[in-house]
Amino acid sequence: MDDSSSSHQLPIVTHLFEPIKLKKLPHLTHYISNLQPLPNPLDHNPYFNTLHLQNFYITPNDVVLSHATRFAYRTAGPRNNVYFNPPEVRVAIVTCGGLCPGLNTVIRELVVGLWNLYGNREIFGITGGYRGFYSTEPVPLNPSIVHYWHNKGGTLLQTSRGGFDLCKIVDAIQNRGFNQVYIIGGDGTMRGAVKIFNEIRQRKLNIAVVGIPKTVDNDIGIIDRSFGFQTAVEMAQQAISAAHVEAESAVNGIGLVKLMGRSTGHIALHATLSSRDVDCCLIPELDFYLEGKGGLFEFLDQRLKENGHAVLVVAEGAGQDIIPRTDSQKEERDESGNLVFLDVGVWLKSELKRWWDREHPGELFTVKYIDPTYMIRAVHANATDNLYCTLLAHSAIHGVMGGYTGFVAGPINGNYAYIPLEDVACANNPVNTKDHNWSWVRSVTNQPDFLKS
Ligand SMILES: Nc1ncnc2c1ncn2[C@@H]1O[C@H](COP(=O)(O)OP(=O)(O)O)[C@@H](O)[C@H]1O
Ligand SMILES: O=P(O)(O)OC[C@H]1O[C@](O)(COP(=O)(O)O)[C@@H](O)[C@@H]1O
Ligand SMILES: [Mg+2]
Repeated sequence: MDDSSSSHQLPIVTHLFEPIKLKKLPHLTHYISNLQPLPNPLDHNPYFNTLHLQNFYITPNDVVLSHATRFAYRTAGPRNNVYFNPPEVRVAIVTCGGLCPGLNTVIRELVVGLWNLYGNREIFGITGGYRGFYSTEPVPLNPSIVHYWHNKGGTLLQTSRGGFDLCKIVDAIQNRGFNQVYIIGGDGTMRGAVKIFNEIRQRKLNIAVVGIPKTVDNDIGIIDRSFGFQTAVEMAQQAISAAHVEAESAVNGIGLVKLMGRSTGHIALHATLSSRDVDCCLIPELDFYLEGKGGLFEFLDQRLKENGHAVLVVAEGAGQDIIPRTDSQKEERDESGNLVFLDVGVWLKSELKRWWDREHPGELFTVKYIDPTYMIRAVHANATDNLYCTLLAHSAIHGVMGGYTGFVAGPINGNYAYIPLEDVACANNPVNTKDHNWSWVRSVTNQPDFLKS
């Protein structure tokens, strides 16, 4: 072995043996001194805790390792002791932000799990997102009310953007006597949940706060993926397939599909890989250009010559830097403070037509633009996502009953774990366009790398 190769290998070996630290998880006993552990009611639950099951309870030694963060996280699941007495438990459940397949399943499983596993009876839904804490009356929930909810898209508790008023929210939680708060939402919601948790801790209240990450865009980091994402990818197939049929049936036909994905292109990417009909996938993480050598037009010109048609998938957040916009459009934000995007699909369609008329005047050319928008997320979860939602909800309940707070339940390498809310709130999950996965995309589409030489 020569010197250069050994110097290459050394850092990798060192990396493998780096010590992995356990992530500290906030617990109610950290700031409430007189809290006493109680025996877990699951000791007497013949349906869940089958007595012959060994190692039923998760111990402090059970951890899940994350390759990405190089931390160990506490394994999710029931604990030997609980820190809530079920007759004294009062639960609030809220959904915030955009829709995502599976929201109703999570709510249903929270209600059913809290009721059946631990015998909690005071369970309430907060309606219309964060603002619902201080502006509407909580709705009582029980298993018979929610029994069919997993078959419905959207959220039967309703949701909204904006309306985050920290003081009013925590006052309402305190005044209404809630001591377990389950917050289901995306990156914005999780940032709000951190603030609620910190305020509750500051006031030294015996109230546990847990986040259940929801995002159809899959833009939350640390966890493997967010619920509803797979359902959305599946729904996107119909749009791609229609675009393919339209493109194939036209002379010089282009099928253009815009898919959701505000800052990440996971839906577009996964839909592209699973469809195999896509010639080019444009995502927010990838800068692209239209004209000149190595540009989109040159590539499409070639594809049309070779194939007679092409399919283009674009994530809604792609190309936002190169779409011309007015000063006021640059500032436009939704109620939650998210930047409002211009329609990249409409812009691309008109740019494509302009290019073709200039380069191939008089020749037939068709662009069929399909924007399925809400159709990919306003559906109920598929079987895989429904199962995932159930495990998430139950993991959250076990953690809260065990006294943990300020955490998120989610899968890491397929194992359910508890992650500090704060870490999840600031971990985004961009598509890495410098890894093998992206090479795979390029090998499926043969699209350009858009690196100007
Ligand atoms: N930085 C933040 N601090 C507090 N609340 C926030 C923050 N960002 C967003 N929120 C609130 O979280 C809720 C959902 O946020 P939004 O960005 O619309 O959706 P999502 O949670 O799906 O990303 C809204 O009520 C919004 O006001
Ligand atoms: O029209 P709305 O409700 O603001 O939703 C549009 C946005 O919601 C999303 O589907 C999901 O975003 P969030 O999960 O952050 O709410 C984005 O892809 C999209 O930009
Ligand atoms: Mg968001």
